[in-house]
Amino acid sequence: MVRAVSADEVAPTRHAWPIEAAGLSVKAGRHLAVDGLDIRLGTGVHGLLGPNGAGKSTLMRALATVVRPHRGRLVLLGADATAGRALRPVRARLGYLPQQFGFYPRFTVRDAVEYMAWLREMPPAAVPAAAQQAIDRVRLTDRADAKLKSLSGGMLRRAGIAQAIVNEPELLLLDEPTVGLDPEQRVEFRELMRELGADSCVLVSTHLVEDVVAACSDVILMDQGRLVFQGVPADLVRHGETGGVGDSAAERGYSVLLHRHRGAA
Ligand SMILES: Nc1ncnc2c1ncn2[C@@H]1O[C@H](COP(=O)(O)OP(=O)(O)OP(=O)(O)O)[C@@H](O)[C@H]1O
Repeated sequence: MVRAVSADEVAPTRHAWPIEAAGLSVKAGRHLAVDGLDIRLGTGVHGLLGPNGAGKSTLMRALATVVRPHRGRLVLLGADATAGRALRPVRARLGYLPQQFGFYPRFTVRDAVEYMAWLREMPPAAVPAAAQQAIDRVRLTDRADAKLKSLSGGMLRRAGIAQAIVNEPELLLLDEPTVGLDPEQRVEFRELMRELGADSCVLVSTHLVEDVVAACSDVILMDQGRLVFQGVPADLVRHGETGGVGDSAAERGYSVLLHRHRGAA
C-alpha cells in the first residue's frame, strides 16, 4: 500500500528567513509594546538593542510564541505563527531564554535541561546525551547535579542558556543572557553565540553594546516599539565616530541613532 505523504513531511526544513515580521504589533497588557515592526532575520547572531521599555522582551515573547501578535504578519521557520495549529512544530525547533527565567528550585540543572528537552519533544533516547552536551557547553559540568536554588545568579543564567540550546534549535531567542555573567564567562559566551549562529538564527537582547560588536553579525535597534536601525556592527561604530555619548564608538553610535530617531519622530 502506498502511504500518503503530508505537506509537512516534504517541506524544506531550512528557511532563508527563520524570522519574518511585517507590520508586527504586540501588546504587553493593554500597552502596544511592539508597534508595526518589519524585520527579516536569517542565519547568524543578531543583537537586539534598545533602551528600557523599547519592547525587546515583548518582541522576544512573540517570537517565542508565548504571546500572540496583536496585528501584522509573523512567519517563524516558514510557519505562520499567528495560526495556533502551526505552532507545535515551530516550538519543537526553537529555544528561548526569557528575561525572567522561571524554574523549579528543587530541580537540578540536569532535571531542568532534560525537562525542556521533553517539552521540545526530543526523542526520549536522545535526551540524556543532549542535556549533558548543553550543560558542558555552558561550563556547568561540575554543577550538573546541583539544585537550581543553590546556584549563583550567573550560574542560573547559564543553566537557562543550557535549557534553551538543548534541542539545537534552528531559532534561538536569548533575552539578556549575559546578565550576571562575570567577564570571563561573557567572553566564553560570545564564543558560544558565534558557534550557535553558524547554522542557526540567534537573536540576543542585551544592554551591552560591546557584546553586540564582539559577537553579533548584525544589530537591530528598537525604541518605543519601533525599528530604529538595522545594520552590521561596523555601521554602529561608524555612526559613533562623529559624536554621541558613550565610552566607545559603538555606544556613541547607539546614542546618535537613538537621538536622531527621536528627533525625527
Ligand atoms: N504587563 C504589562 N502591562 C502594561 N504594560 C507593560 C506590561 N509589560 C510591559 N509593559 C510595557 O511595555 C513596554 C515594553 O516593555 P518590554 O519589557 O518589552 O521592554 P524592554 O525593551 O524589554 O525593556 P527592558 O530593557 O527594561 O527589559 C514598556 O513600556 C513596559 O512598561
